[in-house]
Amino acid sequence: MEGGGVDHLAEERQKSRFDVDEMKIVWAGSRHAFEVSDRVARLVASDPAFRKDNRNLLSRKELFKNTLRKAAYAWKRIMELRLTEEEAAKLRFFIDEPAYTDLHWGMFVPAIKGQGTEEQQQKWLPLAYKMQIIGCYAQTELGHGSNVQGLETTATFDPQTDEFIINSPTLTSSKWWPGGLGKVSTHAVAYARLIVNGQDHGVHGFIVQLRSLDDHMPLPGITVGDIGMKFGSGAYNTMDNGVLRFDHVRIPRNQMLMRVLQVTREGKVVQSDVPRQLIYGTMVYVRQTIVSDASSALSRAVCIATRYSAVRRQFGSQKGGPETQVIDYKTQQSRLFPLLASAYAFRFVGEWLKWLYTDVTQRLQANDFSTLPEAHACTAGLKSLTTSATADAIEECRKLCGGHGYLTSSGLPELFAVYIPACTYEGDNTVLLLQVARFLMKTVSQLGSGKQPVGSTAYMSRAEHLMQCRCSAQRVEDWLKPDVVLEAFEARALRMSVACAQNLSKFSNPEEGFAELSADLAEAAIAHCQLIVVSKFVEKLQQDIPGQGVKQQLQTLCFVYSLHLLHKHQGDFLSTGCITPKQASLANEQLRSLYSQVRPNAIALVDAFNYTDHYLGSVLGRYDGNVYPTLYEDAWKDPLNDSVVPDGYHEYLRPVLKQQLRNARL
Ligand SMILES: CCCCCCCC/C=C\CCCCCCCCCCCCC/C=C/C(=O)SCCNC(=O)CCNC(=O)[C@H](O)C(C)(C)COP(=O)(O)OP(=O)(O)OC[C@H]1O[C@@H](n2cnc3c(N)ncnc32)[C@H](O)[C@@H]1OP(=O)(O)O
Ligand SMILES: Cc1cc2nc3c(=O)[nH]c(=O)nc-3n(C[C@H](O)[C@H](O)[C@H](O)COP(=O)(O)OP(=O)(O)OC[C@H]3O[C@@H](n4cnc5c(N)ncnc54)[C@H](O)[C@@H]3O)c2cc1C
Repeated sequence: MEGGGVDHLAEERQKSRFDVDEMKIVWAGSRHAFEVSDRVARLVASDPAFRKDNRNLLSRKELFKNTLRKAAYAWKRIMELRLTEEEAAKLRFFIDEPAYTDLHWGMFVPAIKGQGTEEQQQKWLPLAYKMQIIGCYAQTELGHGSNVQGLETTATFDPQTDEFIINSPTLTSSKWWPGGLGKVSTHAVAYARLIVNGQDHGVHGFIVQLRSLDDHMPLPGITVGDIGMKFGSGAYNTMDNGVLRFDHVRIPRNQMLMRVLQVTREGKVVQSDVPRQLIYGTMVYVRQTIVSDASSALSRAVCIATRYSAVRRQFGSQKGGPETQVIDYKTQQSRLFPLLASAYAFRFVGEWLKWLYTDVTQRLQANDFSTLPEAHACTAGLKSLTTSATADAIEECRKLCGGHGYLTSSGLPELFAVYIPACTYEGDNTVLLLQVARFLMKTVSQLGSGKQPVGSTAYMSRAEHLMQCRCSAQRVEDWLKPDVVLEAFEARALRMSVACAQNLSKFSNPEEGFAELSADLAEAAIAHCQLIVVSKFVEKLQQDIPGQGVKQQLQTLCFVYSLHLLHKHQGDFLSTGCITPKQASLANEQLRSLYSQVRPNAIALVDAFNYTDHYLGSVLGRYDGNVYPTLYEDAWKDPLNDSVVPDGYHEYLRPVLKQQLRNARL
């Protein structure tokens, strides 16, 4: 999408055998989504106010103030241009800077929408939509994050005044981590144990005002601040993750979010027919968005590594001719192309998850809660799988770029630093896999009871077949049959779950058994989630996909994704008897051949992401491939090169050098 100078990758682009413009639409999700994305990307790239190449050089204070400026300017542009919600979300995406607005729009607003009554929504949402109040999601505490039921903050009902008293009874009950809390938020949805008449009713959400709307000072009883620098310079330090303590702060009774549970004026606690788990609903929503974000972060790293791999040459010059492009090394392909395929795979599973989430939301509105466990398991499992894979992949892309990948100007170090907390926030990835495992064990235990597994576990209804089937692949080409691949993944996932269930049944105390077998259970959960991704990719290919060669490229990527996983986890497939060593070897042979098919299309496949150079923020990933002159010029811009002789020479370097000289003379 960039124009201008010499295109060093032009030859590569000519090699491709498919319609890149059509692929761009598939990647974006629809023509409309592509047009919005393309337009907003250009808007951001062309506006100097959204410059981001100086982030690593700013102090924390400057960095944070700069983010406040960008957020205010972005909000002004949203108003001036009357951007739709979709366009505003894209604007945020391309500005590419974590900010308090993420938590306001991504968690505070959804928490009120999901857990507030109609009346509460009518009161708070208009204020939040106009950003007349700014909110955060204050759940995690110093002492507890994963164990939400272990939170210590209390909300005690005072029937005299019709208020809740919010209190932090211990140091470990201090809220710790909420984004936007440290310096910005005027309000929080704070999670606290509901105490009525001395009885503890578990954790619920409360809207609490933190700061004055006049002068931004903390209100009486509130202690609030930033928790300090995080991993890397720049990166997530644009966010004011905060600490918060309540000293008997009083809020009106109607500021408890009461969709799930109500406390009446008389102090009666009334449970509605909405399940308690809806209190966790905001997390389900955000986990779903995190899966789509994974494909964005991964595709960005892959775009950089692929373009640079085509530019970079090393060894292999014949008769003084050019050296080999590193992308032509089979080892480079076997490390890079599965990541390229994963980016597409995560894109499609993200699309499906969005559909699943929309479906469950509509059902919840109609008081149908039947698909909530499925939505929880899918969002938790896929969030865990895709963020772990993406974090590893960004680091792999750095290595694929050799030494230059370690330069900040490659864009990869900052991407890594910003991305990796996704493995922890919205649920530690291991903790989430164990949630999936619980769901799987429940489903397996119900097999044979007449209750048919549905949704993502529907394959378990064919348990009898899947437990004993033998893979039919006899030739290399058989591994290009979707049914053969799918059945291998289904059989592996089911057999791993059933083995866990059988081992669990040997324990008299199921919780003890679950703890003892948790490492195996997490692996079974991974196998199940990988099956979901593979099956959604296969389903995508059953759709009508226009554009010359587009579907064929996606087919190739689908098999690269699946067979790469099969190769990587062949221990699982072999030990469960799903495939034989010979079949594993045939699959690997097919994979090698697929890499050769990806090779000529690799640059076009990353062009299809349609990223601007501004968004990529990488000298190595430039659209025009003009890497070396830019690296060279950029180096001279570093503040260390402002002077030829460095500051400190006279104090610290010269005396050492002179000392050495004296010693040498001795
Ligand atoms: C400068 C630029 C500016 C630009 C400005 C532009 C303007 C902006 C315009 C638009 C912008 C839009 C921007 C939007 C961006 C959106 C992005 C959002 C970014 C987010 C950033 C992330 C920040 C991070 C936030 C957080 O981390 S919040 C805290 C998250 N915490 C957790 O995830 C905790 C993990 N722990 C748990 O979830 C649970 O406690 C548990 C582990 C599940 C255990 O629960 P517990 O009840 O103790 O246990 P169980 O007994 O196991 O479960 C009981 C039961 O419940 C079921 N269950 C559990 N969880 C759920 C659930 N979530 N849903 C449904 N059901 C659930 C479980 O299965 C059990 O069921 P059964 O009893 O049937 O078995
Ligand atoms: C950048 C960032 C932003 C955040 N933003 C917010 C926010 O806006 N609002 C908010 O409320 N919170 C926020 N958080 C907090 C975040 O949600 C928690 O850190 C996260 O849920 C993990 O919880 P924890 O820190 O208690 O980890 P722990 O649970 O203490 O994890 C430590 C280790 O113990 C393991 N472990 C824990 N329990 C089990 C178990 N049952 N079985 C096996 N292993 C286990 C984990 O796998 C991990 O290896 C943020 C965190 C980060 C890093």
